Amino acid sequence: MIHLQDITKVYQTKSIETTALNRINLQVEAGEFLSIMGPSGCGKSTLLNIMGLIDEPTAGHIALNGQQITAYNSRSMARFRNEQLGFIFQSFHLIGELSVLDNVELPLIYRKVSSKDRRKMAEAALEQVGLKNRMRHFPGQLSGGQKQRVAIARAIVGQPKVILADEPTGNLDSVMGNEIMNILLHLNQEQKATIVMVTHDETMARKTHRLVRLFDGSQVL
Ligand SMILES: Nc1ncnc2c1ncn2[C@@H]1O[C@H](COP(=O)(O)OP(=O)(O)OP(=O)(O)O)[C@@H](O)[C@H]1O
Repeated sequence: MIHLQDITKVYQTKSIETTALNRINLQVEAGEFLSIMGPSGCGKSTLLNIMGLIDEPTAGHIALNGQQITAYNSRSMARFRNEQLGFIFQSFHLIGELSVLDNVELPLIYRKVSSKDRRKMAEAALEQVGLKNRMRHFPGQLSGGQKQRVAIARAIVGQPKVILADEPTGNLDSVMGNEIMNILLHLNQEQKATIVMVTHDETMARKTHRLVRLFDGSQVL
């Protein structure tokens, strides 16, 4: 499903060069729930962003779903990202000026889905995370856990093959964190979503199929 081969990422600023990732080889199978752990600055977010085609590697190859992505131009990459990947971030990244329903519909607008279908799909996604009754609310009127559930609805509304989650429970207390984790486990078990999650929480990581540890940009074997 996701095949990373010799992925290296070097950030070059005026004064220093940082090797954020050093020849990472990683394969994520379809239907797998993988977690990535490691100390601050070890390259977790960089790795997730490269998998999500948000960031480009300095060297190496990425294949998603059997397609070599590294050869894509930026337009094809954006399209692939929109159709095949769903993102969840620690700080939710919802748009405060839009209602819950409009936030969830957003990825479908880029995909040119009709407004009637958008509405139907967004309501179904919100139903799945137990928030259909809040669809007219605005993000500012929701708790942290509810905001993250909206973000999950937005990530799954287009039925992506892969969900990439960067510390999805990082800003939540343990009760809300568990709630979010249960939704992710359900998506993986019942809907066969492939999930890659960055986390600092060992308890959450232990609930997933496999744990990959990074240290200083390299995979700990
Ligand atoms: N845009 C950038 N420019 C320069 N260096 C960067 C940039 N983004 C990340 N880095 C560096 O790359 C390394 C890896 O960063 P990354 O954000 O992937 O770590 P992380 O493991 O996700 O950390 P955290 O757990 O603190 O979020 C760090 O040393 C960081 O300073």
